[in-house]
Amino acid sequence: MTESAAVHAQRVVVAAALIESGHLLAARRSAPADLAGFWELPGGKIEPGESPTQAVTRELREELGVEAHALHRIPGEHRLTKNMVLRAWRVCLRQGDPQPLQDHDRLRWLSFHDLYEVPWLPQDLSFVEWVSGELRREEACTQ
Ligand SMILES: Nc1nc2c([nH]c(=O)n2[C@H]2C[C@H](O)[C@@H](COP(=O)(O)OP(=O)(O)OP(=O)(O)O)O2)c(=O)[nH]1
Repeated sequence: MTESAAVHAQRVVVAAALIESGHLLAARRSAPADLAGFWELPGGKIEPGESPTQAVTRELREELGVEAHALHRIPGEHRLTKNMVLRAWRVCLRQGDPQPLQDHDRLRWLSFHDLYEVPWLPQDLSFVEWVSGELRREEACTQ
C-alpha cells in the first residue's frame, strides 16, 4: 500500500444489534469521557485480517461474554472521523447471558416501546430506527 493509501485507509467499527424476543440490547459506554454515559450498540474496530462478521463475534465475546452470530448488515453507515466509519449488523445470541465486562457499565434490553428511553449516541440513531421497524413488525406478528 502506498503511503497516501495508508493514510486514507478506512477503519471500520462494527456495531451489533442483538435482538432477542422482541428486545434490543443497549450498552452504556463507560469511556472515553466524551462518550461515557451514552448508549450504543456493542462492538468495536475490525482487526487486521478479520472479516466484519468475525469482528462482531469477537467483540461480543470480549465485551459481553457471549457467543453470537451476525446475520446481515443493517443498511447505511455513519462516518465517525475522516478514516473511521460505523456500520451495524443484525445479530442473534447463540449462548450466554450478556454482562458488561468491558467498555460498558450497564446493559438494558429495550422493547419497541422503550427503545428511545436511553440517550443513544447520535451516530447510532439511524440503526436504532431500523431496529424499531423490526421490533414493530415482530410485535405485530405475535398479537
Ligand atoms: N462499539 C461501538 N462504537 C461506537 C458506536 N458508535 C460510535 O460512535 N462508536 C465509536 C466509539 C469509538 O470511538 C469507536 C469504537 O471504539 P471501541 O473502543 O468500541 O473499539 P474497540 O473495542 O476496538 O477498542 P480499542 O481498539 O479502541 O481499544 O466507535 C457503537 O455503536 N458501538
